[in-house]
Order: sequence, then C-alpha cells, then structure tokens
Amino acid sequence: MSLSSVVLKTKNLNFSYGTFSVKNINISVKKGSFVGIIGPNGAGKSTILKLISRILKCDDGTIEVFGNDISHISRRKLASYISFVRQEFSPAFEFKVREIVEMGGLHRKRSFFSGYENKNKLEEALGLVELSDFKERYFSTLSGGEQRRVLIARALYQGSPIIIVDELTAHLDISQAIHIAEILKKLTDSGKSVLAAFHNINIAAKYCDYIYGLKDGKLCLEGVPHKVITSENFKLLYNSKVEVIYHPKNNYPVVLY
Ligand SMILES: Nc1ncnc2c1ncn2[C@@H]1O[C@H](COP(=O)(O)OP(=O)(O)OP(=O)(O)O)[C@@H](O)[C@H]1O
Repeated sequence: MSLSSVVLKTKNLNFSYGTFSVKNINISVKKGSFVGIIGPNGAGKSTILKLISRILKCDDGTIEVFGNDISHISRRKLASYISFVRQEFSPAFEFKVREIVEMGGLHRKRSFFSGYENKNKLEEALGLVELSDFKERYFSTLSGGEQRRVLIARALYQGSPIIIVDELTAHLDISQAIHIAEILKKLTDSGKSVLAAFHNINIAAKYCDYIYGLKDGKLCLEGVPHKVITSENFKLLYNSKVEVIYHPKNNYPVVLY
C-alpha cells in the first residue's frame, strides 16, 4: 500500500504523567484498515489513544492526520478527522440519548442549540446500534452496555474518517461486542479507518488487519494477527501461558484461555 494511504501516523511519541510514561510510540493507520492495540492493564493503551485525540498533549514527537500535524489544527478540524469513543463517559448534566449523539455533530454547527442538524443521520446512527427506541431516554438511566452503544452512535454521527475506540468491548456482552466490531469492520470496508484498544484478544484477532502489542508504555510487537497472536507473544505481553489455535473456518488465531 502506498504511503499516501496512511491516514494517521505517530512519530516517536513520548509522554509522561510523572510516574508512568509511554516511549517512542510509532503507529500507522492506513485508509480502510482496522488496527488494534493490545496489552495488559496499565500498559498505556488509553494514554496513547488520548494523545492521538489530543485529550493529552505529547511531550515529544508528532501526530499526523491526513498529513496535518494535529498540534497545528483547530479542535473543529480535528473533530472532522477523528472521533474518539472513551472507555467511560459521565456527562456533568442530564442529557437525553439523542442529545448525546447530536454532540457528535457539534463541529459542523454554530452552537449546540441550533436544533436538529440531521434527523435522518441521527436515526441511522441509533438504528445501527439498535437503540432507536432509546432516543428520549436520559443517558444516565441506561445500562453500561447501552451507554457504550450510544457513544458508538455518537462517533458514527460525527462522520469522521477515523474512529478511535478505547477498549472496544468495555461493558458489552459478547453478542454486542461482536455486533459493534461488525459495524466498525463494515465501516472500514467502506473506507473509514479504526484504531481500537482491546482486552478481548479473540475479537481483535478476528477483526483487526494489524495489531500493536504494548507493554510498560513501549510497543514491543506489531504485525498481522497471525504474526502477533502466538503463545510466545502472549507470554511476553501478559506473562500468561495460553494455547493459540486457528479457527477451523476462517483460519484467524484463537486464544484458548
Ligand atoms: N491522569 C493520570 N495521572 C497519573 N497517572 C495516570 C493518569 N492516567 C493514567 N495514569 C497511569 O498511566 C498508566 C497507563 O494507564 P492507561 O490507562 O493508559 O493504561 P491502559 O493500558 O489503557 O490500561 P487499562 O487496560 O487498564 O485500561 C497506569 O499506570 C495509570 O495508572
């Protein structure tokens, strides 16, 4: 694939909270690809995704989206390139589900109070995550999994070409996790790009085109799922002994816990 198909690229990214740092992070995401980051709790996955979404500012290094250094573009412009689905979201005020989803379109509007921007798009985004009947419910009254699906709908409504998801399967039962992964996979088939952190390695192995392995703030593995998901690498990343087999139908690696 040509260099021009790279839509997101980090170069030697460094960041420290003081006690924990991520070091020399080089990640590339190509147009239409589904890229995963795996690694144990506290490895720095969320930190990297927050740096890319400019929630945190890197100490050193650069992040480029479509060839633009993100430190030189406006928040609105960044929101037109990247949507970020956080692991947790607790709004300070009571918002209805449709209002949360509509927040995804703020970069296209003058103000939040300009009324419905695009009713069809709103219906479409909620329909995709099977929450059409929840539009008028207050976000705080939804279960963790339902809230998560609302946040995915907000990212879909935002309409950006790059979607970043922190812990794709958080709060989702296995059927919802597969459903959301399928939606994102379809989006990559239509040219969008997804970068997501995963704890569920089998979902990552099935849906990702490319996987980065992170440990103690450093990338120590990268490649296609067949190369990265091996029992040796699992030991290296998680210090855990597992067996890896290959799916009888589709041949992707499957971890036997
Ligand atoms: N605001 C903060 N101030 C200080 N340390 C932080 C802060 N946020 C995160 N950390 C620390 O940075 C490290 C990496 O956290 P991060 O959330 O990036 O890891 P993660 O790989 O996403 O973990 P998990 O899989 O548990 O979500 C952890 O040790 C965490 O305690």
